[in-house]
Amino acid sequence: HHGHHMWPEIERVTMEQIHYARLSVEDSVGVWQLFAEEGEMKMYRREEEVNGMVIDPLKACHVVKGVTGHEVCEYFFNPQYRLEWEATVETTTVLEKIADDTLLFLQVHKRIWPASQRDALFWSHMRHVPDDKDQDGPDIWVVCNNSVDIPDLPANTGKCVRLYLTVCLMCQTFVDPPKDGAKVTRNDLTCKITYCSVVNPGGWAPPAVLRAVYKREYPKFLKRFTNYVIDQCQDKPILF
Ligand SMILES: CCCCCc1ccc(-c2ccc(S(=O)(=O)CCO)cc2)cc1[C@H]1C[C@H]1c1ccccn1
Repeated sequence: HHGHHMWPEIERVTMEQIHYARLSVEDSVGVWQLFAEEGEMKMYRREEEVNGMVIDPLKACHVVKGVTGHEVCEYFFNPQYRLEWEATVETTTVLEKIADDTLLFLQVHKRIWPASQRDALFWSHMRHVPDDKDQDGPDIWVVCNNSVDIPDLPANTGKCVRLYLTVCLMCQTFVDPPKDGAKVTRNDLTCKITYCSVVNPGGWAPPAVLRAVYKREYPKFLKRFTNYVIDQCQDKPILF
């Protein structure tokens, strides 16, 4: 896929998103506000507007037991599972298979009253990032979703307002080695998930409405997705 014309952008955006996902909210630029906390899941946002439109960057940190980062990324990336966990998506279509680990999606989201319905056109790339420092460094898997403009699929021609998103799901897997060389079981697995997203809603929506929608939808979204993965994996062999 390195010959594909989108590949340089895919590479650049993915590496840039991994850099931002790795920054802790403490030592990041700008003020992150904790706006939701449920168990191990902590959700932060920065209040930012572009031309009066809310594009609040979001960073969610979550820790789940019993799954690997490879499994979490696989269920997030693979279109065959999408409608089983994505409650706000009406239709999802793979327009192009750029590579085995890179797909082009057109997604129509359910209308969120009182705003008009949105669609999203984005590439999705899944990657295993071997740790650059040392062999037993963190085992990281990521999925990066990034909107693209394609002349043949112009924005805002039909019923939907085209939204623009940059999303990064980064997962770090930790294995607690079991006693006396016993086989690793799911109880020995911990997955540290960092989910970053910046969504430009594409058309103006009242800031207060958007922030209320984000506050309601993002915690639901991440909880539903991670519970889905835990449920799907529990009786399957571990995918490291
Ligand atoms: C007036 C509202 C305009 C924006 C509505 C909207 C649309 C899509 C999205 C969105 C699009 C993609 C992704 S993903 O992580 O790439 C997974 C692939 O599906 C995630 C979230 C977000 C929102 C914002 C509501 C917010 C919201 C948050 C989590 C779920 C639903 N709605």
